[in-house]
Amino acid sequence: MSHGWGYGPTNGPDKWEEDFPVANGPRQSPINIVPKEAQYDSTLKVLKLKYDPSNSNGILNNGHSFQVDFVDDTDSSTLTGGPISGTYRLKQFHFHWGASDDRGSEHTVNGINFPCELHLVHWNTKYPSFGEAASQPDGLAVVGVFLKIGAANPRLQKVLDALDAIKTKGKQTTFPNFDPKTLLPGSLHYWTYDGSLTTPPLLESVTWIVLKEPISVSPAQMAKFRSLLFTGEGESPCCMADNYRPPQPLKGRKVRASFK
Ligand SMILES: Cc1cc(C)[n+](CCc2c[nH]cn2)c(C)c1
Ligand SMILES: [Zn+2]
Repeated sequence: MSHGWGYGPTNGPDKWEEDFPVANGPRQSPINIVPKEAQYDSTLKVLKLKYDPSNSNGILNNGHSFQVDFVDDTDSSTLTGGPISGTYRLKQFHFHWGASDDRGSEHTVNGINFPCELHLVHWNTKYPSFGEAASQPDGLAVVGVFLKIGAANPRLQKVLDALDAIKTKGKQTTFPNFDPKTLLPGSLHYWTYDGSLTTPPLLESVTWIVLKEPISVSPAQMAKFRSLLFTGEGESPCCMADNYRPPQPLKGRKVRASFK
């Protein structure tokens, strides 16, 4: 791709292999999860997510999605337990969504798409930094949460209310005192597998932890996601939507389940 990667017809997921050959690697994400083929693993631990709302810092439109960034210079917002060993620090969370409610998630379940998927990105503190961890096979752990059309989600609304201030690529604003735990469903039952970033550089450094239970989002809230722009101020506007990579080949990987 002569120009930067994106989700359009000339720079989208089918083109990424041109600049990022790992796109055809052995542990690419996302995948289609087939619950009946997932192996229940009784040795998998309960997920322990400990988040300090005072670590939430800013919210940024990065031109591909929007992300809420966290201060990660101490172990005050961490992921432990689950399929991982050691301590992983929360770095940011972001979403992927569709232009209509029939698509938008990255992972699918029995071939079914959800309209949106939340990713909480954590990095392994055995490495000196997020950037260093991102290049290691056990460097990152991403918790994926599906959003399903239903009642308006009041906890999500706090995030959506900030989007008017970051409509165009590169815009950011402060986003203090937010507890990402409020975005999690009641059950922390999960599927887990070894995978990758789902955007370039597609690094194969992610332990994926996909929660079985979705959280709700209303059609009006989905419209709020779609009010963002991929484009910068002064450029011809392009609505931010369909910013998801489709499922990738499993290539022999096992998907484990933390529940029967
Ligand atoms: C070093 C690094 C770079 C990028 C684009 N990302 C985001 C890629 C991504 C989005 N959703 C899943 N992976 C991460 C998490 C780490
Ligand atoms: Zn993501």
